[in-house]
Amino acid sequence: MENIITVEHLSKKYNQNTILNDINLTIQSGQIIALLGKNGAGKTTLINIMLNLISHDSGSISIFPNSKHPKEHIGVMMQDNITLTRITVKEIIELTRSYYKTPKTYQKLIEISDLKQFEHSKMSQLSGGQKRHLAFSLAIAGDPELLFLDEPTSGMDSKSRIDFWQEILQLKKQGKTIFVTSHYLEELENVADRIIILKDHQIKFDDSIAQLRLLQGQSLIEFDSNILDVFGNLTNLKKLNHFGTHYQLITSDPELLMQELSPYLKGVTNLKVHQNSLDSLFNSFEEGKKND
Ligand SMILES: Nc1ncnc2c1ncn2[C@@H]1O[C@H](COP(=O)(O)OP(=O)(O)OP(=O)(O)O)[C@@H](O)[C@H]1O
Repeated sequence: MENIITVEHLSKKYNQNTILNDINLTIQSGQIIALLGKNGAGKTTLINIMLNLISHDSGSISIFPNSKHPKEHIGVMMQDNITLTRITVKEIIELTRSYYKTPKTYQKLIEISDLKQFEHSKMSQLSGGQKRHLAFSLAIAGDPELLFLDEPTSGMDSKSRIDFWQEILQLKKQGKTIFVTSHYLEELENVADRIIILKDHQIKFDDSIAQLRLLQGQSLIEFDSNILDVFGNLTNLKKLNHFGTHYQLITSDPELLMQELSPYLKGVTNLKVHQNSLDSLFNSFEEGKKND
């Protein structure tokens, strides 16, 4: 599959402070990629460099290498809301549409922004959450192949967030690529195909949540049963707690352990599998802890 983004040996300093040091990254189409990192880790800086909005000190970035006009394939929703105040919602959507050869229709964009009743309102009259909705519809106005979303749901209420991620999953189904940063890790947990963690100026993890769980996590499988003496044969079991007929099995790979347990599950009741959340995996990764 073609790489739509290739970043090689990218480094960036502000004054004498290293922000990014030897970043290497390739991105193929059709995935949702979540870029994680603590406040100030360099996520926005990396996105801004990829978008050619700020300079870098060394290394190279290539985006849509086979296209003469790579910018036409990119939509962007940055962290800061749009600052225009006097222009109306309708005007800014129409203005943004006019930049593209084959934009989405006005009707579609106003529907996605959920601002039909505010279409003649000035930007200054919108709430923070409404501005985020509008920023999203402007980002997809040109029907881009690649979307950069920096903290897209900050300021959105919970219903809006759910609708927003549904829309993102629809875009992924259409083969679009989404590169997103967010501190709401519970939102990313069910949608991200790939997690990239920026830490100490470098990419310290780049793989799926399942792999992060294997590396970092532990999951708990618990049930009630009268089965005895099968646990010594389970290769994916890290630890066993046993209270009467109640069993707690700790594992880094719950799927494999469930497969191993499957011959014995007939005699089992109250089976529950608890997986570590992305939030706790990320926090323990940041702290350099492994849950062995
Ligand atoms: N124009 C600038 N001049 C000097 N330092 C800057 C500038 N822009 C960003 N920085 C610094 O670069 C570092 C990375 O900032 P960046 O905004 O990329 O982090 P981030 O990971 O996006 O953070 P957050 O999660 O808080 O949005 C921070 O320490 C920030 O203070």
